[in-house]
Amino acid sequence: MCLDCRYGNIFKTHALGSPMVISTDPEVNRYILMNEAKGLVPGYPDSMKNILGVNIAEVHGSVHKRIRGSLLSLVGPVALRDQVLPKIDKFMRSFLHNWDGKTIDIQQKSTQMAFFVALELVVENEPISFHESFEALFENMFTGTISLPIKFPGTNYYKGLKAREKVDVILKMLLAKRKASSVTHDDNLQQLLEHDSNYILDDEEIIEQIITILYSGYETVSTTTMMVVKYLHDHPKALQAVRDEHFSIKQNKRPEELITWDDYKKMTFTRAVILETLRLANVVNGELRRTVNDIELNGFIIPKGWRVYVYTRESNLDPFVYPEPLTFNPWRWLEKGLESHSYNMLFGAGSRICPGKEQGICKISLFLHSFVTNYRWEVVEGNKLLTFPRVIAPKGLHIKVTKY
Ligand code: HEM
Repeated sequence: MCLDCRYGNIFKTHALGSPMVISTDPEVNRYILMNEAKGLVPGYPDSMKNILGVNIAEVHGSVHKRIRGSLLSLVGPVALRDQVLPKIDKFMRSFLHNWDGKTIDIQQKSTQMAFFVALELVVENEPISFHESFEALFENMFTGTISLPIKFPGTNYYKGLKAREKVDVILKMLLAKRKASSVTHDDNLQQLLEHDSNYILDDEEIIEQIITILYSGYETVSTTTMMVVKYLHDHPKALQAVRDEHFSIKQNKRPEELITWDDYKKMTFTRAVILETLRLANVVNGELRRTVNDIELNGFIIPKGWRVYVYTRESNLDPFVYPEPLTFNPWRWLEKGLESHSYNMLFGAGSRICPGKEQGICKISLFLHSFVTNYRWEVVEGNKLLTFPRVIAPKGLHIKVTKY
């Protein structure tokens, strides 16, 4: 990457087809995320835009408010508390029920978990064949969004565009089936189709919402789950503390009794482990914005049409906020105020702050509830793990699972 000028923690370069300013300064980063109204709108790459369509990142102002409001009513904390949480627990119990004695690739399992649980919440009770064919298409779509936008048969981008066309066909058929039926469902699609809901969306917007939900909670939840499993394996004291927390919740319940909101709220150390994992193994290195008019930032003018990369990875390792920043220390998050510290932008900030934060943390927590109370595990030798620029185990992360 060519850096042709540099002012402290702000650099200028050229990337994704336009001049780009990169900021690693937490104050400036927060300012950018808090000030979309000044003309700093999301500026994600063309491959993402072209495959995902007119999704939430592509709308601003009042349209963004309406689309975000609708999303929050589906994936936000109130829906989680009142409707979604027991469904997640039910899913995790069944997903994890027969792992005893197996060597599994936890990267692959976490990916399936994140996708299937999200799909079940969006459209319940569809046959397994539907889930599997949708999963394959979705994987192509996802890979296309993080590829160079070269539209040529055989490229990942091309496959992503084709997969998106097929996903559209499937979702349109599903919508037509639901509209023609009098059976009601307890899922996101039913809520999106209800005309007495606060947010009336047309069919195109409903399809975008479904894709947004599936896409946003995919790599974020799956990779974090994989990394939590890895960190807990490597830190037995933390694993013991997580186990104690989950057994103390479990011992007060009958085996078939599902986790409640109150139980989930007691999982404070588990939450700390998830936040510490996100801090050290960043699934999201930062946010991309583009200027829709000239903007003054830290005394400099950024012209209209430039991109701005809010690079938050560095502030996650700030030794003043996180002493011994490279050490995995979940206990630090039990300190009051750290989660709400202004330098903590693990879930973004401002009007785009992640609406699925609580749902994402809950999915990982309930996965762990079933996992640590039923199994112990050993990481098989020889797995390679990369944490930059993406968190990925290129050949999988294999673990040997036995009954606890
Ligand atoms: C560990 C889990 C997760 C992490 C680390 C995470 C992180 C983030 C971050 C950093 C942003 C800000 C993006 C920006 O400002 O451009 C964001 C936005 C978003 N997230 Fe999440 N996320 C997670 C889980 C989820 C889940 C489970 C869902 C949905 C069920 C979700 C839905 C969204 C949506 C729709 C946005 C866009 C909001 C907007 O533009 O108004 N996320 N997330």
